[in-house]
Amino acid sequence: MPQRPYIVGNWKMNGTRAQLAEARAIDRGAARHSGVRVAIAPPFTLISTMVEAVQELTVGGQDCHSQVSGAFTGDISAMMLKDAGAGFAIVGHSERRAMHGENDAMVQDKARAALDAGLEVIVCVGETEAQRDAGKAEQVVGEQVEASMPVGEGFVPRLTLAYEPVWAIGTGRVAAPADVAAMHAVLRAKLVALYGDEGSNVRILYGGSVNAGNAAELLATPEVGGALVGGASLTADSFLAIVAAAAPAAD
Ligand SMILES: O=C[C@H](O)COP(=O)(O)O
Repeated sequence: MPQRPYIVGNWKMNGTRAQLAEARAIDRGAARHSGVRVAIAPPFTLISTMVEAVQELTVGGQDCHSQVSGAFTGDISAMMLKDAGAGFAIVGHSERRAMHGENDAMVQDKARAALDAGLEVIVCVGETEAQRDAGKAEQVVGEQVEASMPVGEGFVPRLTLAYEPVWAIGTGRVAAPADVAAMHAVLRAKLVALYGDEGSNVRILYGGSVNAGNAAELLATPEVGGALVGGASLTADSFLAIVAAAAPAAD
């Protein structure tokens, strides 16, 4: 059964309570596109208030710790996200990998923690520009998938994989649809190798400079089940244009 396209906004370290007006507007717009699943991952500080402010959107966290609780100053556990009303956690974003030293094993531990807490999880992978220039993009990303994705009974329905080439994030340099298609085909094969037939059901998102102008072409690319959107998710106008581009003709 084909899945609804999944459009996820990652607000990164942006947004105060004033920004909830945008979330409400996105929520109203999402209600007009029932054929698309729409989500936002705001900063931790906004999760519980956003959950109360919206009806259609799924609200999630941008990261979580691998432990449930303890002496981890500044960190947030998956259980805390769940308690705040979150429905999912993003783990392994390249900004976490690059700026917080997170490796594949840590990402997998975080993903397991999110699943254990009852959350869905979006695991991010992606190559750097140097790795792509060296012809190693598919190898690097394939290895990230094998080492970052958690494998276990009942996990698949709550797993999403996001392919975000690092060089396309926040740069305006979107990956060519043919390159996205090639990479997503590799990722699908990896998922089937990891999960068997169920691996065909894991949704794969593209992320990296998705905007209203390029969303339709990217979302029509084979094996692209949605988008993980940074900058263009911060305002209702730009984010809803992407949601509209994802909407099936019938919705
Ligand atoms: O999580 C989102 C990605 O990092 C993409 O960010 P961007 O849309 O601003 O390029």
